[in-house]
Amino acid sequence: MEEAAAAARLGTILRHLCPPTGAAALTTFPTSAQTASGKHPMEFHYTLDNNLLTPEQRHFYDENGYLLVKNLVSGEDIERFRNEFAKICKKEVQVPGLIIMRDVAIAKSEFVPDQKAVTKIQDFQEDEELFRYCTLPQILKYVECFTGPNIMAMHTMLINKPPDSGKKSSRHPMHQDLHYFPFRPADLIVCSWTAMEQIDRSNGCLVVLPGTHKGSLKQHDYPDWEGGVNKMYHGVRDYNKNRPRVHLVMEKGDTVFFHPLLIHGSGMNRTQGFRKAISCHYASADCHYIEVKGTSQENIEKEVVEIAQRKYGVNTPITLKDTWMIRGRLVKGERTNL
Ligand SMILES: CCCC(=O)SCCNC(=O)CCNC(=O)[C@H](O)C(C)(C)COP(=O)(O)OP(=O)(O)OC[C@H]1O[C@@H](n2cnc3c(N)ncnc32)[C@H](O)[C@@H]1OP(=O)(O)O
Ligand SMILES: Nc1ncnc2c1ncn2[C@@H]1O[C@H](COP(=O)(O)OP(=O)(O)OP(=O)(O)O)[C@@H](O)[C@H]1O
Ligand SMILES: O=C(O)CCC(=O)C(=O)O
Ligand SMILES: [Fe+2]
Ligand SMILES: [Mg+2]
Repeated sequence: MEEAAAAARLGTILRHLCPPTGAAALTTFPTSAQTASGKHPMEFHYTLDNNLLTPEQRHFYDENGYLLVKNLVSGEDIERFRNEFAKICKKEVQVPGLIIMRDVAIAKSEFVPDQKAVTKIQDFQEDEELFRYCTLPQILKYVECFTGPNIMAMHTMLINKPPDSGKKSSRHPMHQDLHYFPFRPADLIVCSWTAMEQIDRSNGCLVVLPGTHKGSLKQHDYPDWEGGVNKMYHGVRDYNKNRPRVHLVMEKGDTVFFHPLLIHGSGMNRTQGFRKAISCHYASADCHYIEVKGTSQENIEKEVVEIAQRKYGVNTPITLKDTWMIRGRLVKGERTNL
């Protein structure tokens, strides 16, 4: 059983994290802690303890599948990421392996070498300046609570949500990031997503369905949107539209950590500014790759492999796994499996 295996892995990692001699020694999984009142012991299923998360934060993540941390990345760092992004858009720096995506509404229009043409960049693992985001100690300290000590940065993005063209294509449909990942267990994967400016409903904040990380991976397809949908922006085919939606209003530097099964998306950008966020998906290096043939992930494998073959100029058969093995970078501990 996947859950049992995940629990066993977390148990193993936990023992590494907290050797029995340590002050914070914990020996079993799920772990226990006292509530603030000290009365009720709580069991946690989705996080490890490295003396960073409070019992309240661990409880919140267990219940909701995300955790918002205020003011985690400094204004200076964000400024540096902005500058590097601008340089990339102006083609002042070339980054091997980088994917530059333009909004579907302008994808076929004439190219403008400016960030106004770019919706997001992906796979910046070879850009030293942007990749610094993925190695920030204060982020990794949180990440370790979800992944354990062997940490791989698997997927990197800087999202530059453009002002909506009027076609609503600036929206990101509701989805689960696990749809894109051929590795498991899901509980040892976490996304960190940092607001590079004030982000709210006006410029298209993240929208989450709390608690959906407890469900399974759903079938994803292109949504049936009249104004067009960006390449690979698959959405969950059916989800409960009556579930409460939470809009994550964030200030510059605030960071949300979320589970790869959490259903989330982002709204339209109704402002004239380009809404920026930087993110990295981390996984425990102890995760293992899975075969996605015959599963709901087969459709995304086909698209990713087609793009990768074009990008790397190969026509030999490659798999979704290959594309991730190439992109993943160790940021802490040991590269064991991934
Ligand atoms: C946790 C993970 C969550 C996610 O990753 S969600 C989103 C995943 N998104 C991605 O992986 C990014 C996918 N995008 C890409 O790979 C590239 O932008 C893409 C689509 C291959 C285009 O890149 P290039 O080939 O360099 O661009 P190009 O200007 O030469 O265009 C080639 C053909 O693609 C089309 N295109 C470009 N951007 C698009 C877009 N945003 N949506 C839909 N179609 C798009 C473009 O019109 C062109 O088509 P045609 O060949 O003229 O028919
Ligand atoms: N009609 C719809 N069908 C399916 N998904 C939608 C629909 N409208 C919005 N969404 C999705 O819900 C999320 C929020 O989008 P939306 O554009 O409605 O913004 P919002 O944050 O709800 O803002 P507001 O409600 O203030 O307009 C996005 O993931 C979006 O793709
Ligand atoms: O920044 C956003 O709008 C959300 C992006 C996202 O969820 C994704 O690319 O997987
Ligand atoms: Fe996502
Ligand atoms: Mg709405």
